Amino acid sequence: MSSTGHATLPVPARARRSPALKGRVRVPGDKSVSHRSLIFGALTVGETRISGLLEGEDVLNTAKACAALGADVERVGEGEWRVHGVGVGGLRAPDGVLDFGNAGTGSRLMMGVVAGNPITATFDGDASLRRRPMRRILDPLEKMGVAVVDAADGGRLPLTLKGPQELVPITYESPVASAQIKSAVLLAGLGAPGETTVIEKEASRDHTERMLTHFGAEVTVEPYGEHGRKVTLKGRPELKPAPIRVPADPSSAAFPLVAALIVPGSEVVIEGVMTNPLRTGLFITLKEMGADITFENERVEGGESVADIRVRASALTGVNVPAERAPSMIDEYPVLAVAAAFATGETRMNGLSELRVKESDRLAAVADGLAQAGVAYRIEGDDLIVTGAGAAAGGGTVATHMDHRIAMSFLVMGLATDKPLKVDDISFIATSFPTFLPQMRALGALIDTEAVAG
Ligand SMILES: O=C(O)C1=C[C@@H](OP(=O)(O)O)[C@@H](O)[C@H](O)C1
Ligand SMILES: C=C(OP(=O)(O)O)C(=O)O
Repeated sequence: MSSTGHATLPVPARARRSPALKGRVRVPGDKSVSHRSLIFGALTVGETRISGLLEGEDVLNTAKACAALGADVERVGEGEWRVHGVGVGGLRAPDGVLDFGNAGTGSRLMMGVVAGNPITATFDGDASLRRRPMRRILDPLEKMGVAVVDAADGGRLPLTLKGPQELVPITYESPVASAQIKSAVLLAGLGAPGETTVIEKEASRDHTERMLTHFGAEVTVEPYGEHGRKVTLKGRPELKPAPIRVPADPSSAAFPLVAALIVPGSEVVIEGVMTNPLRTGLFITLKEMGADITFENERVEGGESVADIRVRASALTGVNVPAERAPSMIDEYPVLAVAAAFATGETRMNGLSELRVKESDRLAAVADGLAQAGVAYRIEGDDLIVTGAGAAAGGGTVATHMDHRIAMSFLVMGLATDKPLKVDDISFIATSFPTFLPQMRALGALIDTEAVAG
């Protein structure tokens, strides 16, 4: 994929009603931890070894950006990477544009990284990323002294940042619960003297805080209000190389998990899935719906809790999903909507405004997909209400809008619809779950990519 979208034609696919899914699967490494492993590795002095890295396009673009900024990044085997860092404040100006493709996380975190260095860099991405809001990152970075040399309308990509000689540490209260905003400010804060603090009213995923500590920075985390946190980082640490083992991505595990729940007779085990409590909102919600999910062999790997998740096809009931749960399952709503369609009764998902600014407007994309599959739903403000009928007709074609999670969610749905369900383009699945098709097929999923046009 190039900075303007597809290098290749769209790849349509069709999912068909499948026999019971059976088997064990290990989905690829967590995307959030993978981006951060490369970034922190680049900010240490010495060599960081990473195993289980997600080799999806989003993360590969972060690897390229780290290399363009002076780190030595080398793939030494499947999921095995070595990063020789340049140290906090040691980045060099890149020769060309940093192209992050489809990745919000890669682009936004690297803006924070660049901010802490007196260099100028230009950030770009594909048509989806160019539509996404970047002001939420530029606002705090400008407060720290970063210059926005150039940007498209509304502070969007392509944009050029210049880091100051002397960054100002700030206390920033984030207007939205976003790990990307929090991480960008903390990464910038590495280059500032004194303490940089981020306050969030709802706790978002905490991989940056955990990994900062793992790499030797001083970070304190305090509760803030009922659901929030206050994170404080002491600037200008010397980060030390530390090995990273990336656990399997719960956001990718969500697809075989929901597939096994809705395809009658299924029983699947998903191995080594990260169960960090700030990522498990989907599992909690599905259990509330009556899903037969058990966590086996619970352990700690590389500083994160992980478990093998056993899931059996289940009769589901609609539930009310509280808005404050959103940060812990923000990427899982599309596939939860699929599970909700096969439940009995209404599932109400509250407070989904952030879904409108992901790779696509996910609220609109999910609604259109449900309509294509003959599922009843309504949108009230920022809430999505799906009326489950225990079954779905299928038969339509879902527009994926350059969004991997829309593509995977509706392919999962088609495994249990009465008629096949098509999606117009699966190429973006490679951004986060490049082995989705073979791994789903190995469990018995009937998904075809040929002869589906028209
Ligand atoms: O920090 C991260 O790794 C991520 C944070 C979330 O985005 P927001 O920070 O915009 O909520 C999430 O949607 C994204 O897939 C990964
Ligand atoms: C929102 C997502 O990622 P990003 O923001 O990194 O593009 C996602 O993976 O669902």
